[in-house]
Amino acid sequence: MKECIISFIGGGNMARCLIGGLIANGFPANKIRVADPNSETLNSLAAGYSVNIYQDNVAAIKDADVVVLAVKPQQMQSVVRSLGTHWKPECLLISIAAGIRLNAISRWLAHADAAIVRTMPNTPSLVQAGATALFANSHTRHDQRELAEGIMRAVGLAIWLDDEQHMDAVTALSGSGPAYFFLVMEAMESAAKRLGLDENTARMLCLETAFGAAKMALESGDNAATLRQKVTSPGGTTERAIHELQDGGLTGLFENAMVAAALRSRELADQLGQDHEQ
Ligand SMILES: NC(=O)C1=CN([C@@H]2O[C@H](COP(=O)(O)OP(=O)(O)OC[C@H]3O[C@@H](n4cnc5c(N)ncnc54)[C@H](O)[C@@H]3O)[C@@H](O)[C@H]2O)C=CC1
Ligand SMILES: O=C(O)[C@@H]1CCC=N1
Repeated sequence: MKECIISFIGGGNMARCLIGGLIANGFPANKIRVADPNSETLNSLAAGYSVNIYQDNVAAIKDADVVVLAVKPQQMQSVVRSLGTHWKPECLLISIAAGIRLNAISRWLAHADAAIVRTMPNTPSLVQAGATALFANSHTRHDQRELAEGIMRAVGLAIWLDDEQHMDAVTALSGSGPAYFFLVMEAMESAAKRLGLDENTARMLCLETAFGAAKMALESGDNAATLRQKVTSPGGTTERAIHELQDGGLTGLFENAMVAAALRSRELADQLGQDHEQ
């Protein structure tokens, strides 16, 4: 991807995953800046990745080509407003915040023509296996779209959405999704231990199985249902287990969980998209 100065505003979990993924992909650490009020967070990022650290957001965005907003949705309004008077029209703004809509960001920045790309990445970006959806406002030029895509593609899959409203569903699927798989891993490991396996054996077999299943689903050309059927011998062990999961309502549970996540994304947008005086 094109070399440029990227300033992260907020250096928490998700920023760390993007920074780690970018550097592992060969992006120069000296072109990455991170601003965060927490000095422990900053020192840990400087020690781990040799990035440039700032306690002042405005200082961090000076001459930056790209600014990535990586603060909590609840902090977005005050952070974006405070950047507005220092904003350079040629800079690309990328938001990774759940829920917060492009029109709210643009209003808070008070630069009606600012190029802003709303994204929803996920934590596996750290190991360059991320999945990010992007949606750009109408002021984003083609080269700026390419720049945003290049940053996200450096850490995994990058997919453009044709409707910003789909961000709520994406957040429920791939944004939050790693947590669902981690929860399943926790549950499987714990059950394996109850069946008598030691912790290390349970963990290694569980993780390789999760990795193998995902790799096979990506590479085999078969859909998930076909792959599942190929494991499930009639009258065998898998069939018994799948019956238990389906009787327990697994499919409906996932639907409820993802609808709840998508609704929360929309609720955050409605609650936090309102203007309040700073
Ligand atoms: N954690 C995840 O898996 C994902 C998170 N996101 C989004 O990423 C954003 C950040 O989430 P996390 O990294 O999980 O949260 P986090 O709490 O780990 O990081 C937020 C960081 O912002 C810093 N901060 C607070 N006030 C600030 C200010 N005024 N200026 C600069 N920095 C400030 C905090 O010190 C903290 O280090 C959120 O908007 C979230 O919706 C998006 C996709 C996935
Ligand atoms: O839980 C959250 O709100 C954020 C957004 C997607 C993943 N983590």
